[in-house]
Amino acid sequence: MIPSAGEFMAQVGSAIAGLMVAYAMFQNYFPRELLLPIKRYTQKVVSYFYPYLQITIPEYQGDGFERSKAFAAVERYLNANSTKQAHRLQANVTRDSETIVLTMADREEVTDEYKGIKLWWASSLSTPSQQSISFYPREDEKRRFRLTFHKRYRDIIIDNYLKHVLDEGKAITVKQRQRKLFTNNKSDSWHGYKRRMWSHVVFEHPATFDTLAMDPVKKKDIIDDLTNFSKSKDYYAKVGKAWKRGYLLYGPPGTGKSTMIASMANLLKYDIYDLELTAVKDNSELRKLLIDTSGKSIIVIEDIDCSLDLTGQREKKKEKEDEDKKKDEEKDPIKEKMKKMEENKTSQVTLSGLLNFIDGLWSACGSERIIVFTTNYKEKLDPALIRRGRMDKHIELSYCGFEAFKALAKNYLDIDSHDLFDEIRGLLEETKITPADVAENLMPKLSGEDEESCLMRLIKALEEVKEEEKRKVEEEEKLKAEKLAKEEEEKKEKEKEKKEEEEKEKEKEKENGEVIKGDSNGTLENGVKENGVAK
Ligand SMILES: Nc1ncnc2c1ncn2[C@@H]1O[C@H](COP(=O)(O)OP(=O)(O)OP(=O)(O)O)[C@@H](O)[C@H]1O
Ligand SMILES: [Mg+2]
Repeated sequence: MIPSAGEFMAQVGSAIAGLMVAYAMFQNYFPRELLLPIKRYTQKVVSYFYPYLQITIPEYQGDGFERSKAFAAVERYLNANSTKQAHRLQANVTRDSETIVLTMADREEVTDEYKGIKLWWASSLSTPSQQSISFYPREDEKRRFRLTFHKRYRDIIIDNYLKHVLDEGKAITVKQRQRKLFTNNKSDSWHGYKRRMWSHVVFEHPATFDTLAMDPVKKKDIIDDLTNFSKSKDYYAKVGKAWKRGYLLYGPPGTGKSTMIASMANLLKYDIYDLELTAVKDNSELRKLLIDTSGKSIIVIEDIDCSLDLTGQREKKKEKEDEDKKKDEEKDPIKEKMKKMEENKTSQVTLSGLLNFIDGLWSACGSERIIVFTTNYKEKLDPALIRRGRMDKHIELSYCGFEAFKALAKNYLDIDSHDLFDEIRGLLEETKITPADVAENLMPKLSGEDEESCLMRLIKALEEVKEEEKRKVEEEEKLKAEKLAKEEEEKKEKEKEKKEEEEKEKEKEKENGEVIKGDSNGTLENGVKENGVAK
């Protein structure tokens, strides 16, 4: 069998290595003065016959247990670019995912070309010379990739080609990796040998922007914004900004805020860190948690208005409540103690702590991150939190409009139009219904249920909502009228009471006036009498 170019070179290489050993023995017995010129000469001869350089990339480096990132990147790169040439392939399951990666089998060789330069990649496997028992499979088999190229291209290969391979490999890894959904652990479990700040599960949410129902113009704007962000590494570096972007999603419950976050992650292929602020004790814990997040991720804080006292109004309300409570607690030491215990339990993360991470000096730790806050009540949030730079884009997710309905109908029933659409359009304009409710009604409940009955169910639901809203409005008006009538009555009552009071006052005054008058006469009479008696 004719050996391939790489095999041939490997054979030449090992022959030269043999010669070197012989030479090492030989130089022990040879006069030192003659060694130097011979050495120079041999090197020239060797490089004349073997003008190639070899670079090896082992799977594990040094004593580290971690698989070399360079090896993984090369593996992915070769898998994508060159495995078509290989005759023997090997299937590997990556450690943190369940995807199968095909790589060339051991001692297989492929060629690659870079700017017209031909290169050879070979994979090799070395088994240990002596038998050993080991927990780690890697100790038994040491895999490596070997790159061979003409030494004339040394600079371009080392400076450019290797970087290109690593970058491409990393990009492929990101594209293929299984994405994760993280959630923060309580700080009690941060210590010990199993310490972990974040726990994760595989992120498999099926929502995408295609299935998200909202105004198409608005949707396109968001998609453009996101893709532009993910490609703007150089731009952010140029303008001196940390590579991150903040989104605020607000709107009533069931309008698709969480669904949008999942769609964002699926669009950009990012991980999600779902940060539960109430489980974070204080600002320093928050900082540690956020530093521990990786790049290419979305950090989510849902229902920010409920998680913390980050809202202006609440702060004031709380102060007032505290004042009231203080008065009671001064008298009751047990209550005071209970309150202290309660305080220790709840989160002490402050607005400034959060802002410092989003926008302060700490924000530059890690890059390519999106921070998303969601809330049902935007107006409740402190303006400092949502100013541009912190929350760069504010997205309102609202009740279902006709465009959103059309997207849902396409998604759930696979229809673009129907005779009932006009009726639905009219009803949607008059009612406030969430996309979640529309989706629920559109979903076929029985197998084989046709679109018409689904649409009819939606119409019925919409009419019910309309009726309900009408009833509510009427009830509110009735209550208002009752309240007004009551107020009017009370007013009248008060006026009546006031009048009666005034009349009573007047009568009293009148009586008093007569008494005073009578009294003065009496005294006078008495005085006369007394005087008379005295006289
Ligand atoms: N715009 C939408 N497009 C498609 N589906 C939607 C949309 N809005 C809601 N849904 C559906 O309704 C359900 C609830 O939506 P979601 O959890 O995203 O609401 P939310 O705005 O996060 O609500 P909350 O404020 O209560 O957290 C989802 O399962 C989703 O299928
Ligand atoms: Mg939600």
